Amino acid sequence: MPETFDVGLLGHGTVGSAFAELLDARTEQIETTTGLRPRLSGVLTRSRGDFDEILAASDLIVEVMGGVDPAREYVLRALRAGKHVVTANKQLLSRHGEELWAAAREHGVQLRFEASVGGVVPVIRVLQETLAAAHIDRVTGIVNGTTNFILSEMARTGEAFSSALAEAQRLGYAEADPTDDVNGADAAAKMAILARLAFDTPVHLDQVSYEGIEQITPDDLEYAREFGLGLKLIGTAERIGHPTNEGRSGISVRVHPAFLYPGHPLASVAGPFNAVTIESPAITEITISGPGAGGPQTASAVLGDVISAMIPPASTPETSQRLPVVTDVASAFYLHLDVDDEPGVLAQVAAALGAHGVSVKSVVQKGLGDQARLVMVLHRVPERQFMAALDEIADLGFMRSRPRFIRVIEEEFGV
Ligand SMILES: NC(=O)C1=CN([C@@H]2O[C@H](COP(=O)(O)OP(=O)(O)OC[C@H]3O[C@@H](n4cnc5c(N)ncnc54)[C@H](OP(=O)(O)O)[C@@H]3O)[C@@H](O)[C@H]2O)C=CC1
Ligand SMILES: N[C@@H](CC=O)C(=O)O
Repeated sequence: MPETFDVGLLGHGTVGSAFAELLDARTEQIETTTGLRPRLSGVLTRSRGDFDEILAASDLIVEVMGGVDPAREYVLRALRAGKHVVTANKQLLSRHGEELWAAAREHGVQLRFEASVGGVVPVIRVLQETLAAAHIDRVTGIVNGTTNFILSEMARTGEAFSSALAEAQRLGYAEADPTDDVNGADAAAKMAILARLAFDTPVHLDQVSYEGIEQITPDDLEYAREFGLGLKLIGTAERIGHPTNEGRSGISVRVHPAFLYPGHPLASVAGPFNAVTIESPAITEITISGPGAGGPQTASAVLGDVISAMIPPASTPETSQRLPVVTDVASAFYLHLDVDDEPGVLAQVAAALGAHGVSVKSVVQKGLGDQARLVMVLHRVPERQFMAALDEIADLGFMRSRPRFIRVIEEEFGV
């Protein structure tokens, strides 16, 4: 009889149930590859299973429950008991990753987390192994499948936000509570994990600024088409040099909706797909993409980690850097203003922008009865200067509503 390798499964929802099916379907193949026969030793949900019994019966724990509590306690207890852990839980890692990785190192076991970012896109392996020797300058990603699916559907069909979200939930892309998907928190957690690996410095979710897509209207997508732009929820983690950081170098990690020109490597990523672009002088730039959400897709990444843990040891080393995380970065902007249709409006808007050093790249103006809509694309400028101009514009007497803005990613790719 071959030796068995016992896997305890915490969570049996979208990912957990797909994982159990896949493990069953791949048992023979895994046994041939590893010499060990994988076996499910127990399943924990809210209504079935006992954690202590599952832990005692397992060589490895798969955590696909989600949330921070009790996932953190279960993962820590498993590591301290000398069991490998595979998790897809980005909220947990972006808050308590350092504690968990330290526990894994201390107890000589593996904590693997490929499925926590990008679904089945192997970005964790690429950062930890393939690019371990590269000095990475920037990581840019579409790392939330739900929001990419919603924006793609809104652009493709003109569908409203709420019906696209309902479809994403039905297809198993969204979190149990989709708030974190649409408000950017899920993508922020993933970017914190990528930044930690790319820059070898601890990054906590609290240090990531994020905005979601709740404010995006079908209108924005229509104007985007006129400017030849595509709209995505973009995560950026980059090194920030001296000019914007009072002489110190640091990193910036952020998530927000952004317009992309068609030549951008992420511009064509549609539906629930994710993609991550990594820039480094040694490699110039690579982009990897694939399904970023969904039960079978994520389960495949989880099982890949389980198989890796069955073969040679690997651990996430302690960070060697302590880089400051900075927040004042430069961006180009799309600005959307509903104004009274009267002489001098455009001149006053331009004057307010000019007073803060913000220059206009292109403008579209539409008359709507006694009101007009001004939509502009602005050149790249430090964000605090743009915000100051925005406050001034918001106070102008002819404004019909709060100005709205979305960032535009316009720089050339390649370092
Ligand atoms: N869905 C996706 O496409 C992806 C998900 N992930 C991550 O994978 C993880 C799981 O996601 P998903 O499968 O979608 O989530 P689901 O909500 O579909 O499933 C969660 C499972 O965990 C169980 N569970 C939750 N809380 C507890 C608890 N306190 N005690 C015991 N069991 C509990 C639930 O039990 P019960 O059935 O009793 O409610 C359920 O079986 C999350 O961390 C998510 O972020 C990562 C990548 C993609
Ligand atoms: N809800 C997440 C699932 C994967 O992490 C997403 O939509 O990307």
